Amino acid sequence: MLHSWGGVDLVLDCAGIRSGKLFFGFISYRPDRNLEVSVTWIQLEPAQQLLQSPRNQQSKQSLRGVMAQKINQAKDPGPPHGAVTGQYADEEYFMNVALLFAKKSRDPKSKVGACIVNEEGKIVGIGHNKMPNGREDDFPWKRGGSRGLDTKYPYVCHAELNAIMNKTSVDVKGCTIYVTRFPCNECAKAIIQSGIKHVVYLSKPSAEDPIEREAAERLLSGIGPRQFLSKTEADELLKSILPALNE
Ligand SMILES: O=c1ccn([C@H]2C[C@H](O)[C@@H](COP(=O)(O)O)O2)c(=O)[nH]1
Repeated sequence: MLHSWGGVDLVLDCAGIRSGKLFFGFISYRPDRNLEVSVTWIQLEPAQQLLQSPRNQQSKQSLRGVMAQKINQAKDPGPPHGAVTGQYADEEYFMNVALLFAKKSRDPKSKVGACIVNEEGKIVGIGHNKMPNGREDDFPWKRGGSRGLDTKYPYVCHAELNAIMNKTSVDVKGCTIYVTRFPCNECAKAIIQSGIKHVVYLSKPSAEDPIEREAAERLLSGIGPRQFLSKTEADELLKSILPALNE
Protein backbone atom coordinates (compact mmCIF):
# COMPACT_ATOMS: atom_id res chain seq x y z
CA MET A 1 0.00 0.00 0.00
CA LEU A 2 1.79 3.13 -1.20
CA HIS A 3 0.88 6.60 0.05
CA SER A 4 2.61 9.85 -0.75
CA TRP A 5 3.15 12.31 2.06
CA GLY A 6 5.36 15.38 1.88
CA GLY A 7 7.54 13.94 -0.85
CA VAL A 8 7.98 10.72 1.08
CA ASP A 9 6.43 7.54 -0.17
CA LEU A 10 5.02 5.55 2.69
CA VAL A 11 4.51 1.83 2.70
CA LEU A 12 1.94 0.67 5.22
CA ASP A 13 3.52 -2.41 6.55
CA CYS A 14 2.49 -3.41 10.00
CA ALA A 15 0.09 -2.82 12.79
CA GLY A 16 -0.31 -3.89 16.34
CA ILE A 17 -1.69 -3.29 19.76
CA ARG A 18 0.28 -1.89 22.65
CA SER A 19 -1.43 -1.57 26.02
CA GLY A 20 -4.86 -1.79 24.45
CA LYS A 21 -4.18 0.91 21.84
CA LEU A 22 -4.08 0.16 18.15
CA PHE A 23 -1.02 1.32 16.25
CA PHE A 24 -0.02 1.36 12.63
CA GLY A 25 3.56 1.26 11.52
CA PHE A 26 4.72 2.95 8.36
CA ILE A 27 7.97 2.13 6.75
CA SER A 28 8.96 5.38 5.10
CA TYR A 29 10.69 5.33 1.77
CA ARG A 30 12.28 8.20 -0.14
CA PRO A 31 12.89 7.51 -3.82
CA ASP A 32 16.19 9.40 -3.60
CA ARG A 33 17.40 7.43 -0.58
CA ASN A 34 17.64 3.83 0.49
CA LEU A 35 14.57 1.78 1.21
CA GLU A 36 13.32 1.45 4.75
CA VAL A 37 14.19 4.62 6.55
CA SER A 38 12.24 4.09 9.71
CA VAL A 39 9.27 2.47 11.35
CA THR A 40 6.87 4.88 13.01
CA TRP A 41 4.21 3.84 15.46
CA ILE A 42 1.14 6.03 15.34
CA GLN A 43 -1.61 5.66 17.86
CA LEU A 44 -4.95 5.67 16.08
CA GLU A 45 -7.64 5.00 18.65
CA PRO A 46 -8.33 2.64 21.53
CA ALA A 47 -8.70 -0.84 20.11
CA GLN A 48 -12.00 -1.42 21.86
CA GLN A 49 -13.49 1.64 20.15
CA LEU A 50 -12.35 0.32 16.83
CA LEU A 51 -13.93 -3.02 17.56
CA GLN A 52 -17.19 -1.33 18.37
CA SER A 53 -17.32 0.96 15.35
CA PRO A 54 -20.23 -0.08 13.06
CA ARG A 55 -17.91 -0.14 10.07
CA ASN A 56 -16.01 -2.95 11.64
CA GLN A 57 -18.92 -4.93 13.02
CA GLN A 58 -18.50 -7.61 10.37
CA SER A 59 -14.99 -8.33 11.51
CA LYS A 60 -15.79 -7.88 15.19
CA GLN A 61 -15.02 -11.51 15.89
CA SER A 62 -11.62 -11.19 14.36
CA LEU A 63 -10.77 -7.92 16.04
CA ARG A 64 -9.63 -9.63 19.17
CA GLY A 65 -6.08 -8.78 19.99
CA VAL A 66 -2.70 -8.39 18.43
CA MET A 67 -1.71 -8.45 14.80
CA ALA A 68 0.89 -11.03 15.54
CA GLN A 69 2.31 -11.91 12.18
CA LYS A 70 2.82 -8.33 11.12
CA ILE A 71 4.34 -7.53 14.46
CA ASN A 72 6.64 -10.52 14.26
CA GLN A 73 7.85 -9.27 10.92
CA ALA A 74 8.45 -5.82 12.27
CA LYS A 75 11.24 -5.12 14.70
CA ASP A 76 9.81 -5.56 18.16
CA PRO A 77 9.83 -2.13 19.78
CA GLY A 78 9.45 -3.62 23.25
CA PRO A 79 7.20 -5.77 25.35
CA PRO A 80 3.49 -4.88 25.44
CA HIS A 81 3.32 -4.58 29.20
CA GLY A 82 6.95 -4.94 30.12
CA ALA A 83 6.26 -8.55 30.94
CA VAL A 84 7.49 -10.46 27.96
CA THR A 85 10.81 -9.83 26.37
CA GLY A 86 11.66 -10.87 22.84
CA GLN A 87 9.46 -11.35 19.84
CA TYR A 88 5.71 -11.35 19.83
CA ALA A 89 5.82 -14.99 18.83
CA ASP A 90 6.26 -15.53 22.59
CA GLU A 91 2.68 -14.44 23.14
CA GLU A 92 1.40 -17.12 20.81
CA TYR A 93 3.62 -19.65 22.51
CA PHE A 94 2.38 -18.81 26.02
CA MET A 95 -1.25 -18.86 24.96
CA ASN A 96 -0.63 -22.23 23.35
CA VAL A 97 0.81 -23.50 26.63
CA ALA A 98 -2.38 -22.32 28.37
CA LEU A 99 -4.44 -24.13 25.72
CA LEU A 100 -2.39 -27.27 26.17
CA PHE A 101 -3.13 -27.24 29.88
CA ALA A 102 -6.80 -26.56 29.26
CA LYS A 103 -6.86 -29.90 27.47
CA LYS A 104 -6.02 -31.63 30.74
CA SER A 105 -9.26 -30.47 32.33
CA ARG A 106 -11.88 -33.10 33.02
CA ASP A 107 -14.65 -30.54 32.81
CA PRO A 108 -16.74 -31.90 29.93
CA LYS A 109 -18.17 -28.48 29.09
CA SER A 110 -15.53 -25.81 29.74
CA LYS A 111 -11.82 -26.52 29.74
CA VAL A 112 -9.73 -23.58 30.94
CA GLY A 113 -5.94 -23.25 31.03
CA ALA A 114 -3.62 -20.61 32.46
CA CYS A 115 0.09 -19.93 32.13
CA ILE A 116 1.97 -17.40 34.26
CA VAL A 117 5.07 -15.80 32.77
CA ASN A 118 7.58 -13.71 34.67
CA GLU A 119 9.31 -10.53 33.56
CA GLU A 120 12.16 -12.53 32.05
CA GLY A 121 9.73 -14.40 29.82
CA LYS A 122 9.94 -17.63 31.86
CA ILE A 123 6.93 -19.76 32.70
CA VAL A 124 6.51 -19.86 36.48
CA GLY A 125 3.03 -21.33 36.84
CA ILE A 126 0.50 -23.39 34.93
CA GLY A 127 -2.96 -24.63 35.78
CA HIS A 128 -6.27 -25.87 34.51
CA ASN A 129 -9.71 -26.12 36.06
CA LYS A 130 -9.88 -29.24 38.17
CA MET A 131 -11.37 -30.68 41.31
CA PRO A 132 -9.26 -30.25 44.47
CA ASN A 133 -6.08 -32.34 44.69
CA GLY A 134 -6.73 -35.90 45.79
CA ARG A 135 -10.50 -35.41 45.47
CA GLU A 136 -10.64 -35.54 41.68
CA ASP A 137 -13.29 -38.26 41.60
CA ASP A 138 -15.38 -37.06 44.52
CA PHE A 139 -17.44 -34.28 42.96
CA PRO A 140 -19.80 -33.98 40.01
CA TRP A 141 -19.01 -32.16 36.75
CA LYS A 142 -22.68 -31.40 36.25
CA ARG A 143 -23.77 -27.91 35.33
CA GLY A 144 -26.98 -26.30 36.49
CA GLY A 145 -28.54 -22.90 36.71
CA SER A 146 -28.99 -23.14 40.45
CA ARG A 147 -25.29 -23.90 40.96
CA GLY A 148 -26.29 -26.21 43.78
CA LEU A 149 -24.31 -28.83 45.70
CA ASP A 150 -24.89 -31.42 42.98
CA THR A 151 -23.14 -29.23 40.39
CA LYS A 152 -19.43 -28.61 39.77
CA TYR A 153 -19.50 -24.95 40.72
CA PRO A 154 -18.99 -25.06 44.49
CA TYR A 155 -16.06 -27.50 44.18
CA VAL A 156 -14.03 -26.83 41.06
CA CYS A 157 -10.71 -24.99 41.44
CA HIS A 158 -10.30 -22.52 38.61
CA ALA A 159 -7.36 -22.55 36.22
CA GLU A 160 -6.01 -19.15 37.31
CA LEU A 161 -6.05 -20.09 40.99
CA ASN A 162 -4.32 -23.39 40.24
CA ALA A 163 -1.65 -21.63 38.18
CA ILE A 164 -1.00 -19.23 41.06
CA MET A 165 -0.95 -22.05 43.64
CA ASN A 166 1.37 -24.15 41.44
CA LYS A 167 3.92 -21.36 41.03
CA THR A 168 7.53 -22.44 40.85
CA SER A 169 8.91 -19.07 41.91
CA VAL A 170 8.79 -17.36 45.29
CA ASP A 171 6.01 -15.14 44.06
CA VAL A 172 4.33 -14.04 40.84
CA LYS A 173 4.63 -10.29 41.35
CA GLY A 174 4.86 -8.37 38.09
CA CYS A 175 4.02 -11.47 36.03
CA THR A 176 1.63 -11.86 33.09
CA ILE A 177 -1.08 -14.50 33.15
CA TYR A 178 -2.16 -15.99 29.82
CA VAL A 179 -5.57 -17.54 30.28
CA THR A 180 -7.86 -19.17 27.76
CA ARG A 181 -11.00 -17.58 29.19
CA PHE A 182 -11.73 -14.17 30.70
CA PRO A 183 -11.24 -14.56 34.48
CA CYS A 184 -14.22 -14.70 36.80
CA ASN A 185 -14.47 -12.26 39.70
CA GLU A 186 -12.97 -14.75 42.19
CA CYS A 187 -9.98 -15.36 39.94
CA ALA A 188 -9.70 -11.62 39.34
CA LYS A 189 -9.28 -11.18 43.09
CA ALA A 190 -6.66 -13.94 43.26
CA ILE A 191 -4.80 -12.40 40.31
CA ILE A 192 -4.68 -9.00 41.98
CA GLN A 193 -3.72 -10.35 45.39
CA SER A 194 -0.91 -12.43 43.93
CA GLY A 195 0.68 -9.35 42.38
CA ILE A 196 0.18 -10.42 38.76
CA LYS A 197 0.29 -7.26 36.69
CA HIS A 198 -0.98 -8.25 33.26
CA VAL A 199 -3.82 -10.44 31.98
CA VAL A 200 -4.02 -11.74 28.42
CA TYR A 201 -7.11 -13.81 27.69
CA LEU A 202 -8.33 -15.72 24.66
CA SER A 203 -12.12 -15.98 24.81
CA LYS A 204 -14.80 -14.08 26.63
CA PRO A 205 -17.96 -16.17 26.62
CA SER A 206 -21.07 -14.35 27.76
CA ALA A 207 -21.36 -14.59 31.51
CA GLU A 208 -23.99 -16.69 33.28
CA ASP A 209 -24.06 -14.10 36.03
CA PRO A 210 -23.84 -10.49 34.81
CA ILE A 211 -23.07 -9.21 38.31
CA GLU A 212 -20.04 -11.50 38.63
CA ARG A 213 -18.85 -10.46 35.16
CA GLU A 214 -19.22 -6.79 35.97
CA ALA A 215 -17.35 -7.35 39.23
CA ALA A 216 -14.55 -9.10 37.32
CA GLU A 217 -14.39 -6.21 34.84
CA ARG A 218 -14.21 -3.68 37.67
CA LEU A 219 -11.63 -5.67 39.59
CA LEU A 220 -9.41 -6.08 36.54
CA SER A 221 -9.86 -2.54 35.27
CA GLY A 222 -6.65 -1.49 37.04
CA ILE A 223 -4.78 -4.20 35.14
CA GLY A 224 -6.33 -3.61 31.74
CA PRO A 225 -6.88 -7.19 30.53
CA ARG A 226 -6.04 -7.62 26.89
CA GLN A 227 -7.55 -10.05 24.42
CA PHE A 228 -5.14 -12.19 22.44
CA LEU A 229 -5.28 -12.39 18.66
CA SER A 230 -3.97 -15.30 16.65
CA LYS A 231 -1.82 -14.74 13.60
CA THR A 232 -4.72 -15.45 11.22
CA GLU A 233 -7.05 -13.13 13.07
CA ALA A 234 -4.40 -10.42 13.06
CA ASP A 235 -4.11 -10.67 9.29
CA GLU A 236 -7.89 -10.56 8.92
CA LEU A 237 -7.99 -7.47 11.07
CA LEU A 238 -5.39 -5.74 8.97
CA LYS A 239 -7.29 -6.58 5.78
CA SER A 240 -10.62 -5.46 7.22
CA ILE A 241 -9.46 -2.04 8.33
CA LEU A 242 -7.28 -1.10 5.39
CA PRO A 243 -10.24 0.04 3.24
CA ALA A 244 -11.40 2.33 6.04
CA LEU A 245 -7.97 3.90 6.22
CA ASN A 246 -7.91 4.60 2.53
CA GLU A 247 -11.26 6.44 2.40
O1 LIG B 1 -12.13 -17.71 35.55
C1 LIG B 1 -12.54 -18.88 35.42
C2 LIG B 1 -13.88 -19.18 35.24
C3 LIG B 1 -14.28 -20.48 35.13
N1 LIG B 1 -13.38 -21.48 35.20
C4 LIG B 1 -13.84 -22.87 35.09
C5 LIG B 1 -14.72 -23.37 36.17
C6 LIG B 1 -15.60 -24.37 35.48
O2 LIG B 1 -14.93 -25.64 35.45
C7 LIG B 1 -15.72 -23.81 34.09
C8 LIG B 1 -16.98 -23.00 33.90
O3 LIG B 1 -18.02 -23.86 33.63
P1 LIG B 1 -19.25 -23.47 32.67
O4 LIG B 1 -19.86 -24.80 32.33
O5 LIG B 1 -18.71 -22.79 31.45
O6 LIG B 1 -20.15 -22.59 33.47
O7 LIG B 1 -14.61 -22.95 33.89
C9 LIG B 1 -12.04 -21.21 35.36
O8 LIG B 1 -11.20 -22.12 35.41
N2 LIG B 1 -11.67 -19.92 35.46
